[in-house]
Amino acid sequence: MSTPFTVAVTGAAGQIGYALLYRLASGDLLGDRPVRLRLLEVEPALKALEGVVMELDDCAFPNLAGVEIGSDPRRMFDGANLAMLVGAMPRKAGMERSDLLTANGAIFTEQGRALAASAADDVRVVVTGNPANTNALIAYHNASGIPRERFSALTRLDHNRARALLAERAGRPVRDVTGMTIWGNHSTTQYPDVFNAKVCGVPADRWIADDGWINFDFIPTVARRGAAVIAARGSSSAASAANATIEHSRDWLLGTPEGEWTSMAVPSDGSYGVPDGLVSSFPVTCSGGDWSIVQGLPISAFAQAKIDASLGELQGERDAVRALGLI
Ligand SMILES: NC(=O)c1ccc[n+]([C@@H]2O[C@H](COP(=O)([O-])OP(=O)(O)OC[C@H]3O[C@@H](n4cnc5c(N)ncnc54)[C@H](O)[C@@H]3O)[C@@H](O)[C@H]2O)c1
Ligand SMILES: O=C(O)C[C@H](O)C(=O)O
Repeated sequence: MSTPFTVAVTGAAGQIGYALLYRLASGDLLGDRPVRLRLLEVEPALKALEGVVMELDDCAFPNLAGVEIGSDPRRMFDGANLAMLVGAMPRKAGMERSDLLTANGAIFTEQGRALAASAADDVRVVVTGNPANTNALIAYHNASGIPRERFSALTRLDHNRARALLAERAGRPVRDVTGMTIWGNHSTTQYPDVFNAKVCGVPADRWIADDGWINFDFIPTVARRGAAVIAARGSSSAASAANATIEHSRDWLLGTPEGEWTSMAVPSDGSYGVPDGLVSSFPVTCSGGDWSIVQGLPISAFAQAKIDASLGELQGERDAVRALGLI
C-alpha cells in the first residue's frame, strides 16, 4: 500500500469544505492512493467540524487514512503535502472580492508562516479563499523557505465557467472546447480568452462568429458569475468551487491532459509582461508536480487592454497589502 498523502484543508466546516472533504476522501484527487486529512478551523467552528468528521466516518471510505481537526495552523499543516486554503470570509451581495482584503489578509500571513514551519518539503498550496490571488501573494511572502512556485490561487472555477458557457453557445459538449485561458485576477476584471480557445479544433471566435456576443455577453457573464450565484443562492458558490479546487490540485499533482492547458493563478516569472511575483492567472501545463506557463499565445490589442486592467487591479491590491504590512 502506498504512503498516505496528507491534505490540509482550512475553513473545513464552511460551505466549500462540506462539498470538498467527501470528494477528497472518496478518491477524486488521487484515485486509490490513501489520503490523510488535516482540517483547520477557528475554535468556535470546531464543534460543527466534529459533525462533519462523524459523517466522513460514516461514509466508510476505504482510502481515508485518518482525519485530524484543530485550530492551530502549525499542527494542522504538519507534514502536509497539499494545503487547500479555503478558510476566509465570503463576500455578500453588493461587495467586491477585494473588499475582503483587510478581513482576510491577516489569515494568510499567519498561515504562510505556519506552512513554512511545519508543512512537508514537497508542499503545494492552492488558495481558494478570496481575494484569492492576493491572499496567495501574502501567503508566499510569509512562507520563507518554501519556493514561491509552490503557491497558486484558484481561477479554475472561472475557467470551467468559461468552457461551459462557450460550449453551450457553440452547441457542443464541454469536452469539445479546448485551449481556454483566464488571464489576470479572480475578479470582475479577469479576461476569459475566447480568441486562443478552440471548438472541435476550430478557433472559437471563428466557430461563434459573433464578436458582439463574445465582448458584451460572454466576457461579462463569466466575470460576474460569482455575483450571479450569490444573488440566486443567497451565498457564494460552493459545490463548483470545491470541484474546481480538486481539479486544479489534481492537474498540478498528476499533470494536465496531453495537448491541453488549464488556467492557474501563479506567481509571475515575467511572462507576457506580467510584473514579476504578481499572482496572476495564466495558461499553464503541469507535469511532474510542476506548472509552466504556456508561451507565445497571440494577444490582440483588445485582449492586452483587458489584461492590463486586471494587472492594474492586482498591483493595487498588492500595494494595499504592502501598506497594511502584510507583505
Ligand atoms: N476562488 C474561487 O473561485 C472561490 C469560489 C467560491 C468561494 N470562494 C471563497 O472561498 C472562501 C470560503 O467560502 P465558503 O463559502 O466556504 O465560506 P464559509 O463562510 O461557508 O466558510 C468559511 C470557513 O472558514 C473558516 N475560517 C475563517 N477564518 C479561518 C481561519 N483563520 N482559519 C481556518 N478557518 C477559518 C470559517 O470559520 C468558516 O467555517 C470565501 O472567501 C469565498 O469568497 C472562492
Ligand atoms: O464571487 C464570489 O465572491 C465567490 C467566488 O469567488 C466565485 O467566483 O463564485
